[in-house]
Amino acid sequence: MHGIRAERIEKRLGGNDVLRGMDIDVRPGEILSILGSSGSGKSTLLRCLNLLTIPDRGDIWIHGEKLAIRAASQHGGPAAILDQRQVRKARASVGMVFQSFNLWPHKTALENVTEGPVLIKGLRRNAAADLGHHYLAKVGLSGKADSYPHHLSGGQQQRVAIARALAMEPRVLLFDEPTSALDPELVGEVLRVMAALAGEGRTMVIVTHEMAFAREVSTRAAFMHRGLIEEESPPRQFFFSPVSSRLRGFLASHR
Ligand SMILES: Nc1ncnc2c1ncn2[C@@H]1O[C@H](COP(=O)(O)OP(=O)(O)OP(=O)(O)O)[C@@H](O)[C@H]1O
Repeated sequence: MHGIRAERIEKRLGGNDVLRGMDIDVRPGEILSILGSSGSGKSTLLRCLNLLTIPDRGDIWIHGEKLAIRAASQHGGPAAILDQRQVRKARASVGMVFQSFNLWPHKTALENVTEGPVLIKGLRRNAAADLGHHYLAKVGLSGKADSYPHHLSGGQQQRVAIARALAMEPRVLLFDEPTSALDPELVGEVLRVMAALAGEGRTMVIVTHEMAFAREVSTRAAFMHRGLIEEESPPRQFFFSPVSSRLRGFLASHR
């Protein structure tokens, strides 16, 4: 079991301090839901956790192993001199599922899932295909291995994207509003897959506006405001006895 921890993460984008010294500690097997208004920095935080975006400052540990961000950023342009092995390692060990699926349109579901294991992990095609079939079955898509994305519903495409993340056998899974782009009737099938993964004791960080899901599935919920976590607690306390008036207002407006 693996966790992820970040300390004092700062990120400035387009002249805005988007993350202002964020701390986050997701212990092995925890399901952390992150809620917050649009623009509070939720996506940027997730992207920093797997180095899709390089933080300006701060430290990140994946399963206890520290990524060398601070050392790099002290010597000038952080992105320019960051150790590329660290970046590859972070991306391989922290899987990410995006709002917009991001599947390759000209590859089948199976090819979408096996591409990472083949190209990044060097798996042979046959072994990768076995792995791909395994994870497609896990997300309920055994019969869709040869389908192209445009023949799949949004919910099915998102489940392929989840299988693709799982096939890299990551230590931590990040979800960035995974159901926001879906028609309402397709949301449930994706949430059910995510709930099943949560039940397996995986470590997951989920940015979501699905209040009922966050309340029922997370082990902890966090409320972000202007680049910081303003309140964080187990779901029962978070949703039923929020402390800050801002979180109370947010929850009232998202009922
Ligand atoms: N590449 C960028 N360049 C400039 N500004 C950016 C960039 N990416 C994000 N921002 C700004 O940073 C702020 C936080 O963005 P972010 O996407 O992290 O917020 P969010 O909480 O995920 O919002 P949402 O719920 O709308 O997705 C926003 O004001 C956004 O406009």
